[in-house]
Amino acid sequence: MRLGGRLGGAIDILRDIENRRRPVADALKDWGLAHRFAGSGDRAAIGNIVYDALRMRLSHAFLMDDDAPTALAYAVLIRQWGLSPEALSAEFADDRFAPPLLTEANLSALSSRNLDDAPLHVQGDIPDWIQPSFETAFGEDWLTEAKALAERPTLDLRANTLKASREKVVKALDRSGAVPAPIARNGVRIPAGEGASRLPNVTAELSFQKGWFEVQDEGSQIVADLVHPPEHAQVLDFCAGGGGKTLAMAAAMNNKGQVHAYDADRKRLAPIVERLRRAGTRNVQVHDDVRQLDALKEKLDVVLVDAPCTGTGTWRRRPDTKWRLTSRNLEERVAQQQEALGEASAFVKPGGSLVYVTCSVLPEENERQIERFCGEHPAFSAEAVTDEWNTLFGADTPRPRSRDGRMLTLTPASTETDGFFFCRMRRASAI
Ligand SMILES: C[S@@+](CC[C@H](N)C(=O)[O-])C[C@H]1O[C@@H](n2cnc3c(N)ncnc32)[C@H](O)[C@@H]1O
Repeated sequence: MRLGGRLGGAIDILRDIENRRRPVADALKDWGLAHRFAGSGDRAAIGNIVYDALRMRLSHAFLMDDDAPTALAYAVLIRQWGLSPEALSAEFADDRFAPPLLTEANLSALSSRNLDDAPLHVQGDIPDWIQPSFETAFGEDWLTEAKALAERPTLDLRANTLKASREKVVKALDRSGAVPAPIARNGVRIPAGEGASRLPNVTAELSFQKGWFEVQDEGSQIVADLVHPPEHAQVLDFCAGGGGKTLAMAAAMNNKGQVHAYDADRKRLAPIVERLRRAGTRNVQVHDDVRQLDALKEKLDVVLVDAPCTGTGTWRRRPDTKWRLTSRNLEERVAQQQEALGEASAFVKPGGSLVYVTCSVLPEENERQIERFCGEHPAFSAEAVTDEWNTLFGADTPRPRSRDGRMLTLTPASTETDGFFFCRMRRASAI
């Protein structure tokens, strides 16, 4: 396909997402099924246009004075891919699959408008109602943080040290441009690429089938690493989901001790079994019924609550969720987080620790939850993790955001990762 056909395909998909309010991955998949002639390069280019358009939807619409899918998709090629309107007109002149050219109104807006004149939430490409939360979270840096959440993400992997070293994984994937990740000890990073460039399908690699690595954002690896249970510890991953952090902790414990993986949703938990097998993990017990945990009450050294959240920290990867999020969703997640924290805390032994993690950057889901939980449970108090950070990652690595060294927020702007929150609370020892 030529660029015109790819742009047309991206516009159709953006329209589908807008009209039917459906997840971007579903819309892309359906388009692929209905256009089987499109090659993998075409699909990658179309996917890039769609994702880039959604990441910067508000600023594109402002500069085009138009929020229709055609204007957004053109804005990607002009603002993000560096093509000029004139070059696009010339390219599309003899391409019968190309979409209509930009209107005079679009062209005139593009040449006369300046993003500095736009409202701040438009400059940062975030929903207006969420701006106050960003201001609270990041102070005067909030716009920089919001803009970084609208960039393309890297593809991050975690070398599974039960089967391969990071060096071995980097070597196996050197054709893909893999390099050691900047912070996480076992992280491997494949750069985001520009324009139509396609990220490699790493899960098709033999080294993946052999269990040498997992696909996991570096931020997720860092927070799993910061849990840092001693090798022989008894750990509960209370919101284990598909097991991303369970696998990382189990490998860090060198297949020793015991990680109990539980999730209230059996369907989310199901993939963990195959992932544990591929990774060669032998220190994990999977529980799909909360009653199976009864015997563990007040017994565990470490309990991790990787809580359900709005996912604002993952907006680079799932930009469609940025525009679907409502204040009601946020309230629902906050209530679920309180419930999960309360339930999980019952398993922490005196002197043990309760670790709270989200992939959100909003204070309502992070600092406020810790303050509230510790207020209601005076036996628990947040601990500083600065020394642990230095020991694990070195003192000269990029720093997460933190006001007190106890509650950490990783962000694309500060640590070049997805947004993640981490806090460890220690339960007082019995007297
Ligand atoms: C952020 S996801 C977990 C991701 C996973 N830890 C990983 O690293 O791949 C949050 C999970 O919490 C689960 N969950 C929500 N409320 C829960 C509760 N009260 N008890 C246990 N699990 C819960 C959800 O089903 C969801 O799978």
